[in-house]
Parts: sequence; C-alpha cells; structure tokens
Amino acid sequence: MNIGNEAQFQIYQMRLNGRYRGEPLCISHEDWVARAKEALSPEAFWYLAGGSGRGETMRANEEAFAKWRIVPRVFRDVAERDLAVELFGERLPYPVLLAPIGVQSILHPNGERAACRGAARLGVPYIVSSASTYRMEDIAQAAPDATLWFQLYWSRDRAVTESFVRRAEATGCKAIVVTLDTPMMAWRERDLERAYLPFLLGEGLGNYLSDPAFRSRLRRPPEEDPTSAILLWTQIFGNPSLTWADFDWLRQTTKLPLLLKGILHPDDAEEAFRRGVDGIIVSNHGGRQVDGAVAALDALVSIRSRLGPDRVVLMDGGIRRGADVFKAIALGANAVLVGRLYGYGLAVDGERGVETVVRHLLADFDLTMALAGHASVASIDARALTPAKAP
Ligand SMILES: Cc1cc2nc3c(=O)[nH]c(=O)nc-3n(C[C@H](O)[C@H](O)[C@H](O)COP(=O)(O)O)c2cc1C
Ligand SMILES: O=C(O)C(=O)c1ccccc1
Repeated sequence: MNIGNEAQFQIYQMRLNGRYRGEPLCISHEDWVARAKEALSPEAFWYLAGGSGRGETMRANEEAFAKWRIVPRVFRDVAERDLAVELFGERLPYPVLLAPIGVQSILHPNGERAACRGAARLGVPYIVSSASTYRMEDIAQAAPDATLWFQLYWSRDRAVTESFVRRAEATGCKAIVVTLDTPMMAWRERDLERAYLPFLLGEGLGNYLSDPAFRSRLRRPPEEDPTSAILLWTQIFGNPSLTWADFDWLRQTTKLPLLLKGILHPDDAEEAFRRGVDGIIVSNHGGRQVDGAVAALDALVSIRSRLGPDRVVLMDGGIRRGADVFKAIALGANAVLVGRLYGYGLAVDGERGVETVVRHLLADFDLTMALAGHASVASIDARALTPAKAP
C-alpha cells in the first residue's frame, strides 16, 4: 500500500480496534506546535520556534509556498506511486531528509538518539549537527540502520574541523553538509530576552568535548574543568574569516559528497559548483540568521534557473505540509529538509513523535502527488504549478 493510504488506514484502525479514546489526535502542524509548547519550558520552546529579528524571514519562508497553486491532472494512473529519488548514487525512499538541529537534549532527554531512530524507522536520512548533544558515534550506535549525513560547523581551529570530517567518515556518514550561514549567532530576540544559550549550560558540546583535537587544546580535560572547555568552544566554534580558498582545502580532504548549506545567491550557487561541490542546500537557516533575507523557496527558483536542471539542489525552510514538499520539488528541488517540524515531534513524543510527524508529512505528500496526477517524483515539474492570483 502507498504510505498515504496506509497512514490514513492506521489512524482509522485505532478507532476500529478501540484504541482511540475520544481525544483529538495530533495531526495538523498547529497541533504539534501547541503540544510541544505544553511539553517544553519557554526557553526550550522559543529556542526551537523562534527566528531572528522580527521574524520576517521565518514567516516569509512559509508564506512563499502560498504564492503558488497546484494544477492537478486527471486520467494518469496514480494507483501506485514511486516516491523515491536518487542522490549521489544512493536511493532515498522519499525526497525528504531531517535537517541538522543542534542540542536536541533541550527537546527530549534522548535528543538526537531518539530523533535519529525515528528517522531510521522510515528510511529517511538524518543529518547530525556538529552541535549535537550526543557524540556522532553515539548517535550512529543508537540507530545502526539509520542513513546519516554529517553537518559541519567549520571551526576556527582547522585541526578540529579536519578531525570532525575524519570522524564523520569513520562513523559511516554518507555526505558532509557544510553550513555557511552561521559563523556566529544572529540577533535572536527570543533567546536574548532570556539570556539563553544552551552551550553556557554545557549542552550541545558532545562532538567537541570528545574530540582529540579539541581536547589537545585544553590544559585540563573537560571532565575536570568544564568552564575552560566551554570558553574554548565559544572561541573556536565559528569561523567568519573563511573564503572560497578554504573550501578548496576541504574539497581535497574528503571523498564524501560535499554540500554547502545556506546558499541564497545564484552567484554563490554557481561558484560552489565551479569549486567542485556535489550539491547545495538553499536555506536561510529557517529564518534564524539574516532577518529580512529572501524566502528559501523564492531563492530556490532563482538558483535553479541559473544552474539548469542537472545540479543537485536541496532546500529547506517553511516545509510544514505535503503540498509544500510538492511545490518545492516542482520548483526544482531534488529533495527537501525539514527542521522544526520534526523538532516538535521530538518534543511531544521522542522517537515515536519524530516517526509519526514525519510519516504524516510523507503521507500528505504522497496523497497530494496522487491527487495532482503524478505517479512519481520525477514527473513533478514547474508545469504542475501556477502563480496564485494576488488577492
Ligand atoms: C532549533 C534549531 C537548531 C538548528 N541547528 C542547526 C545546526 O546545528 N546546524 C545547521 O546547519 N542548521 C541548524 N538549524 C537550521 C536547520 O537545519 C534548517 O535549516 C531549518 O530549521 C529549516 O527551516 P524549518 O525549521 O522551517 O524547516 C537549526 C534550526 C533550528 C530550528
Ligand atoms: O540554533 C541554531 O539555529 C543553530 O544553528 C545552532 C548552532 C549552534 C548550536 C546550536 C544551534
């Protein structure tokens, strides 16, 4: 059975076999947000839900999807749908990956270990953040059959950066995502209001505190002197002095597929491929960095039009429902990443919450695809959309 029909069936089956107790189930995105808000402290909730500045870009990410309408086709045999896509020679069951989110212990005690297991149950790749609470090795061990990618925050300390790459390779990560939009945190009003930065509590340093290169810089091990370790981390975390010449070094140091995340300008997209990247992720960090930055979906359109059809272009920002996935693919994304969406699932119900919220997204996407007249992801292109008429 296709995942859309199966997920609906599963829900109605709970009613048939008496497991449904009368409370509304968590289905819509708004339900998940509301439940997560109940489950989390205000700092934790706003760490996840907040954006930078006045939240313009975060809002624009979601609103950009409403500027397009799907134009369904009929008589096209959509009884069996193929949702798979191929990326770097590997088959993904769906055109969806879980975006890197730092410090997931804020959302659930098992953090990344739970989220990654939820992803693995669906065969959806999970991108481990450099700033994960748990070490990448522990996350891999918690979910042996997960498909992992590693997200690199390029440290001011090149030895740490290289060590992270080597560890990602040894851990079996299938690709490296270099995030370029966060060499420092933006002006995040929600966090600043509460003087909240998870690292000051020593959370989110799993990969650093366990790293031989990082540890070699400390006079005493972090177990004995956590404050000095945290201080060192604040000094080396981000590297705002990087240029394309540094990228050439990274390109030579690994054979893994390399993607740049946080690309918004078509000139940068072009330069990235000239320098030998395998793919880019069009992203404004979920509206958490430059407030006022272009919406990710709008940037996708200009970047795809500059690059032509053959380059691997992923996007993230504002994906909340199946139709959003459909529209991003129609506008040229090979696949999309979801961030906050699974963060809410993790906060509400750990591993099972992540699995459920992502399963529902995939189900919604599958049904949208079918009802729009597409039996495969490959058949979705810009002809499936029309601009929405201005009100
Ligand atoms: C709480 C939170 C933490 C994040 N941490 C990271 C991170 O460590 N590394 C990274 O590259 N992106 C990080 N991001 C950005 C996401 O990878 C992604 O770009 C963004 O969430 C996509 O937008 P969406 O939340 O609307 O789906 C984070 C996002 C959130 C919400
Ligand atoms: O909060 C974020 O968006 C983010 O990217 C991040 C960076 C470092 C640590 C934790 C989260």
